[in-house]
Amino acid sequence: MLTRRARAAIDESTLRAAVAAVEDPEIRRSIAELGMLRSVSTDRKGTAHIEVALTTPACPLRDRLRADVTASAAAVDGVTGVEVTFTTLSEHDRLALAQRLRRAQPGPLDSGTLVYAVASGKGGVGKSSVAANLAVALARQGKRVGLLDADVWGYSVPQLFGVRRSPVAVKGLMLPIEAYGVRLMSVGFLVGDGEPVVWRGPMLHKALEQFLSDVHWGELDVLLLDLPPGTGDVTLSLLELVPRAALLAVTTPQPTAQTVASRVGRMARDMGMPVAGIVENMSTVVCGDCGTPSALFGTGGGRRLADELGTELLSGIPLDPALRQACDDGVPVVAGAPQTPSALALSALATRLPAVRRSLAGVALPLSVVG
Ligand SMILES: Nc1ncnc2c1ncn2[C@@H]1O[C@H](COP(=O)(O)OP(=O)(O)OP(=O)(O)O)[C@@H](O)[C@H]1O
Repeated sequence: MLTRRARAAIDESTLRAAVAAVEDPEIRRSIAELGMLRSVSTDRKGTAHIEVALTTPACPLRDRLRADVTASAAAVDGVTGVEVTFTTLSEHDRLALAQRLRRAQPGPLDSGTLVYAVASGKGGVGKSSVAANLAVALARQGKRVGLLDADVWGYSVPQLFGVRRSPVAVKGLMLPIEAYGVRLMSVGFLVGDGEPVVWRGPMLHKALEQFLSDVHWGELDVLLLDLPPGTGDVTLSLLELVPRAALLAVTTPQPTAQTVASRVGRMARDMGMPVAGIVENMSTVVCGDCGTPSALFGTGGGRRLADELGTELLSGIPLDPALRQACDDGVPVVAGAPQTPSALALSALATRLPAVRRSLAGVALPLSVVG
């Protein structure tokens, strides 16, 4: 325990700099840069008093910010205690913040971001499970990853990541929710639990447009789009909005699934989309007793689809009870059970994913910044 006599004098500029550098966990910029650091002072006992303005009074990350600010201040010489108080940004400050973020990041599509559209011919083949776990595996490799759940009617990202809250919005600019190192956005975050989405085509198109232009994704290395199954309107809308996306098609080994999935491949070809590769899900089922793999859903669907589309079969993900359980528990299997057969295959997929970029020369990006 430090006595008052032994306590070093606090250098207030050092303290201020330490606290100023703390990042807002969602916006990933320093609280000073965001105008959130209101005041820093010390008293004679060596307690640092810090006031932080939150983006919204119900900020879900208040505790995390308190912990980060406290840790930074406590590390400064002479500080014996830290008291963090919160206020909220004024309307004027919120508007200024939203404008600054929009200027800094007009959309997720800076030239370095790789965009993959994860698609399947039909529902239930594990497209969302693959997209979610691939995103987490890429984040674990140190990549900055976004996952946009564009499966607007059958959204599953909230369940797969165990997230049950709405995103913070600052003057029309939504902040993605981060879980397991991945920045997430889903229609499911905006509608009540289990509520059906009954939007019509134009509303869906507008929603998808906003998910790209009015979400502060920050700088991303990879953006994954979890598309609805099939080649319907939402899929086409989204691919028009993100003309640079490369197709990552998910199928099962069954010939019927492969035939249906090949429609997605043809759609990609018609739209001039590059194809990053094929993922065959539920390739084998491993016997729990003897460990022998067997081909429950037949064989060869992924390989045939890859040949048909002139691309690579990147991975075969086994049917694995651990993956099913992880989906139900809301913990991606690559994070919760990384040594299971499905998690190992999904992590390997992340290392094998080719960096496919389509030249954007001559392609009009329809994204616009809403002012
Ligand atoms: N390799 C696997 N092993 C075990 N269970 C799996 C596997 N892949 C997917 N599942 C399970 O199958 C179900 C459907 O998966 P998922 O939601 O990912 O499919 P989907 O193709 O995205 O379906 P939809 O497009 O209809 O939403 C989930 O319960 C999931 O846990």
